Amino acid sequence: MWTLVLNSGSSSLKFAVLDPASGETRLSGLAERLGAEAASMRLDVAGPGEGGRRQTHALNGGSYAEAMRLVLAELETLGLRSEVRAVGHRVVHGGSRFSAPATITPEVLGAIRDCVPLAPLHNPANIAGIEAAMNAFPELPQVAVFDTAFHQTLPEVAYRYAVPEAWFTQHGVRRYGFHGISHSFVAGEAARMLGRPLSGLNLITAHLGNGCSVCAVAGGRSVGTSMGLTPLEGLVMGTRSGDVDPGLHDYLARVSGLTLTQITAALNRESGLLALSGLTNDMRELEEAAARGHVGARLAVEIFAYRLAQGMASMAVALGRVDGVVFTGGIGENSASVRAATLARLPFLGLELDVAANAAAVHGQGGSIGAPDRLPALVVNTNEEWMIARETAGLLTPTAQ
Ligand SMILES: Nc1ncnc2c1ncn2[C@@H]1O[C@H](COP(=O)(O)OP(=O)(O)O)[C@@H](O)[C@H]1O
Ligand SMILES: CC(=O)OP(=O)(O)O
Ligand SMILES: [Mg+2]
Repeated sequence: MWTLVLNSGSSSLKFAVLDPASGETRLSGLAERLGAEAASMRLDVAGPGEGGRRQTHALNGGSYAEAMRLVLAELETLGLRSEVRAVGHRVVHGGSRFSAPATITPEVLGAIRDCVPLAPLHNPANIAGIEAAMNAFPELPQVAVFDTAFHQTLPEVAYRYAVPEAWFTQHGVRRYGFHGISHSFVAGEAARMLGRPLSGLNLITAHLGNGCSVCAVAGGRSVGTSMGLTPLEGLVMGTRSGDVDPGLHDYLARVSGLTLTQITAALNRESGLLALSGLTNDMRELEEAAARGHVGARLAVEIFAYRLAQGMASMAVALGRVDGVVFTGGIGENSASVRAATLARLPFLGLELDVAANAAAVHGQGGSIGAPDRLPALVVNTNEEWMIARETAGLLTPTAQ
């Protein structure tokens, strides 16, 4: 059975058609700059052996509907249209309501819409992807797989903020946590790599993409994480600030005249690596600029690693005992220098880098990067699409899993 998976970001759409059981992927791709004139789409069609092909299309008008039309056309060309049995969607915020995937009904879509104020960069894009897929595939079941669901196991000590109780009871002000699809996937992969059952492992996982978060995974369950009410809390990210003083909004509004909305938008879109470097939010470009001596790029990478090490150390508090650490996401899987700078700050956790192994763990080459006889440090390639396909299949045919 083939499953179509959609992972919509604020201006991009990743998709894949894959087999939930094996992870075999027939078609995958990325539509970028959606909503802009320059929108484009890359399609990778798997072939036997090395015989795949890649195509790039301009996306006239750049809408989700147009992107979906091209996916549909490619499925027809491949003769796969009638073999796709379900569509699985990554949904970033599901509030407290969802601790498991859900078949999308008008009521579930309403609940996803209710969470828009909590994830203004993400949930509107997820909804656009769902609506486009429902129009393109009206006969197929559509399933929402939530980034927040994995963190519904957080203990109260980890999810409550020290704020007036009514904010929690009436307005849902608590830590939800995100990137759960990725954190749970890489924890499972890490257990396999270590040759130990996940149920007995305490892991710190670091998902470092455009958004970044760390998670404390005890026996396969989330017991701590750095993101909170929204995906803005915690680590330094591409364009997001991560933690700032909660007094910042009031202070800045008074001295600068900016509105709360403007300040929040700047913390989401004009901060993080982009602000610290004065150059770009792209870690690959920052590494190159830092190597050329660019002062801002060096500072951005240094602060990124410092805050990441702090975040990982705080997850050790949630776990009590740590059996290993895991790096994933575009930065975690590829940036040897970020991993080295981070682990250099964590010798007290028993971490020490194997320099050659670390240098080799790039371009999708996951593996162990820790020195022998020290705490295991792993690079694991995440596969959110496969996890979403597995969860979708598990909901629709529970006995098959
Ligand atoms: N070879 C590389 N070296 C360093 N950073 C990289 C490399 N490849 C990708 N990255 C970084 O990974 C980040 C994007 O991660 P990714 O997981 O693809 O993002 P998203 O959250 O959009 O899925 C960017 O900062 C990018 O520069
Ligand atoms: C929740 C989140 O931050 O997602 P992303 O990293 O895809 O922006
Ligand atoms: Mg991502």
